[in-house]
Amino acid sequence: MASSSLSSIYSPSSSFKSELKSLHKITSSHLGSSTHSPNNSKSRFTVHAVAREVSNDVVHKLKKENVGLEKNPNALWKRYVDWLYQHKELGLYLDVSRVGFSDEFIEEMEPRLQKAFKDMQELEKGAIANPDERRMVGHYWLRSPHLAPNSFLRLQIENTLEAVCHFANDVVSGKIKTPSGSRFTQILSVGIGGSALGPQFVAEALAPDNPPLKIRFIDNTDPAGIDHQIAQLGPELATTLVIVISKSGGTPETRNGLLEVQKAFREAGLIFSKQGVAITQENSLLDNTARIEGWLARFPMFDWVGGRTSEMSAVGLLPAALQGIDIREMLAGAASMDEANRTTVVRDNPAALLAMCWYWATDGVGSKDMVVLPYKDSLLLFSRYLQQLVMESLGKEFDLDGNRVNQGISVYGNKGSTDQHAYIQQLREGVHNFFATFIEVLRDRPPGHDWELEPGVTCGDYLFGMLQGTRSALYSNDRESITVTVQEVTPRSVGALVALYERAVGLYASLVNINAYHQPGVEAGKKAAGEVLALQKRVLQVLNEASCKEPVEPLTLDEIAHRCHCEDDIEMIYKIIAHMAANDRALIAEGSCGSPRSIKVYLGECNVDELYV
Ligand SMILES: O=P(O)(O)OC[C@H]1O[C@H](O)[C@H](O)[C@@H](O)[C@@H]1O
Repeated sequence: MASSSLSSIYSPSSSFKSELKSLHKITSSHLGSSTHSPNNSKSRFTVHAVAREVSNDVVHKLKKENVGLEKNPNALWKRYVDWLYQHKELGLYLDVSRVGFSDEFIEEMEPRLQKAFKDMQELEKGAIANPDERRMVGHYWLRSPHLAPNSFLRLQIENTLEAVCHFANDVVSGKIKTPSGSRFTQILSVGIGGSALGPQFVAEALAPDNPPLKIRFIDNTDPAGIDHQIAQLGPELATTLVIVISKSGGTPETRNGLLEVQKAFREAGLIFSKQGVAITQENSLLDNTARIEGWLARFPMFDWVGGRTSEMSAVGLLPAALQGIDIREMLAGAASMDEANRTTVVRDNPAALLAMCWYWATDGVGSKDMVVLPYKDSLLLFSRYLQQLVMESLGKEFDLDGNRVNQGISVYGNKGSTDQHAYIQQLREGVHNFFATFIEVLRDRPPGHDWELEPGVTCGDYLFGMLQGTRSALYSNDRESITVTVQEVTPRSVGALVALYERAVGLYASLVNINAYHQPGVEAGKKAAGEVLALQKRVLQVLNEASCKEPVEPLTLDEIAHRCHCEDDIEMIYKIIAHMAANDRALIAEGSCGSPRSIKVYLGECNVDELYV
């Protein structure tokens, strides 16, 4: 769609072009030598680091050359028309005209995007695209089972979808009832991360005003938050279907949520297993628990579907179907978008356009944040959903060659025009550390429901005007933006949006040479949490031993740390004791003597905390 006149607007001076070519030569020569010197890891590391610097340098140079963004209205209109991506069947448009990439950049990125397309083709054929966990990556097969690499996987996908639809229909129709013979009226989803964010986004986006079952979420191990959800259910706990979602089946927060809910069921005189559903990998701890306890239903998750890309698996489909959302439409929208993203013509590939824009805007190193601004209340949680999809996929310390790259793109945002009254001031005039992504929804209200709140103007016109005004105001101050437009928020358009961003993340990961499908950093946090709890047990033991002495033996923090053999953890020991004291915890363990006794814990010379033991 670009014409030669466009390249004249963006073509840098000829001297820069020759410089670009020499930079390119340096990159390719380095890359060439590095691939043939596997043993010489240091030089390989250095070479790659240099190559990455050089390629980023190319982006910087192109940007330096490309001072300021195009402001001529005619040229901008031409750029808009030339670059507008339209998926007619989905009614989805992608406008990248307000991102200032140049023709040279496009040229520079073409071979890299072609490689990304090849990586994606191999991934969809069943390659081990998650090398660190030696797994396939199969979320695209969930909406196109015929693409699965073998009939076993295809049948697993098809059978699970059938089982989800069948079960949801039986619950909604009342064929499956609660133990007391009533219909189920509520869903309580217990899960975290990818086992919550997709279902939460879709519920907010698509749940009807009066769904057959209303959903609420426990997505944290916060006792007060859990109490709040259970209190809000009240007597409706008796007609609540509890869906416990955990791919691994062992996530502590989810396990705690389950135990807390089961306690609430016991206290209400209800039988949890008759109202419990598990969605997890077969033979996981959760799956075996549900099987042994005879829960109402169990649905499988597959190791080749990541948590953050599981919305089109039972994780997202079952909660959505129970709310009366057309999940086959959601799958169809995703499949259509997937098909559109299989072209190797960059300009016709919306996911590739997004990935290319992200690379330009963030220099391929995450130098700017992605601000996500849906101008539609129902898409409020899209940015939270994208935070995990983008940041847990791209936020990686090492690339596939072992180079330390600390990659990623930070994502934040809520909705417009609301956010214009919060932080748009900084976006417009403050630190220039972001690019915006507007999500535009053309249909303001269902047909026949609109009215003019002033002559010729509706409420939706204001929303439209605010989006366009913000886009213009940012651009006039050289703030770049992307706009994704859908006709309305439907299962099909939501499925398409999910698929668009899943694919863009995958392509971008290829561009920056990282594994988008594992999450090693999360394990570190989980391990550290386990160590805190283990230390807490040791502190308890020491305090209880001291409390059994006559008279009670006062202890200093140093002594406690010494007796725990953890002198280096004195600060954590203080925090553990302070947290327990704040919760009036009688620090009692097995073998303690008599009723709770107070013990003085000296926090240094001057402070004294009275603790109950
Ligand atoms: O679904 P689960 O196995 O319980 O995992 C829930 C979440 O745990 C971790 O935070 C992972 O990094 C996420 O990708 C995952 O979605």
